[in-house]
Amino acid sequence: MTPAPTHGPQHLTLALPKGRILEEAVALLARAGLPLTVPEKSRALRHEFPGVTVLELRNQDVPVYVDLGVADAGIVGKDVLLESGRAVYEPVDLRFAGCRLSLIREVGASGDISRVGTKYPRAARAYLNARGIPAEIVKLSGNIELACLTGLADAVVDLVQTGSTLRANHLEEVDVLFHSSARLIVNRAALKVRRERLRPLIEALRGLTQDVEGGE
Ligand SMILES: Nc1ncnc2c1ncn2[C@@H]1O[C@H](COP(=O)(O)OP(=O)(O)OP(=O)(O)O)[C@@H](O)[C@H]1O
Ligand SMILES: O=P(O)(O)OC[C@H]1O[C@H](OP(=O)(O)OP(=O)(O)O)[C@H](O)[C@@H]1O
Repeated sequence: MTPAPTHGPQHLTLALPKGRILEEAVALLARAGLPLTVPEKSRALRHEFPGVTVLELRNQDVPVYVDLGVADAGIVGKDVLLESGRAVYEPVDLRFAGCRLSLIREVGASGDISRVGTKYPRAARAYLNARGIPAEIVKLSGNIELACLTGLADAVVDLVQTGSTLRANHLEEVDVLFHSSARLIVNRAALKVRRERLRPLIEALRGLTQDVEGGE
């Protein structure tokens, strides 16, 4: 096993998710003063820039790497962060990748909900428990809406943004569990050790993303 490189307090290790968040995250971090570019299409998973290492991860692994301190900070959707259950410091709402986690059914469906398909079992369980709905939850990995269409489940809990996936599949949004956007997350110990790097980054990202008048 290659040992993890040990870096001094002036070096930052960032956890970024491959997929739709990566490009905008890198662009925002570059505007905030970090010398990053979108990692080239290669099989390399760890990318080195002056003073910064980028770890390219699956979304759901970003909170784990930050919470366990392998990464000092990361960017991830609020949906994935909540589902992870990791109590990391979340100092900035980056206000992109906006979407909502919703309960979805076939248009006009009115029967009991006894089985729910989702990539978000923790959020779905909390929602159903709060309403006293004793439904079974089936954990799925993608194209969640298909569970409704095929009868695998009589409802799904999944992300909605434009609503075009719903319209294309004769589905409707019955309820919204919560709204999500990309967040900066930070390891609490790193915030002390790498304060000189992390504090200016947090402030720069706040300056770039928060309304001048409204604050956070
Ligand atoms: N249609 C959408 N519009 C806007 N934001 C979205 C949309 N779908 C997902 N997101 C946000 O972007 C994040 C990353 O989505 P992406 O599609 O890249 O992940 P994925 O490929 O489903 O995840 P995985 O890492 O499991 O492969 C989600 O966690 C959510 O916060
Ligand atoms: O309301 P819309 O604008 O249609 O966006 C919502 C869709 O986007 C996401 O899927 P994605 O394309 O990431 O595929 P996935 O289901 O494989 O994750 C999400 O899971 C919905 O299916």
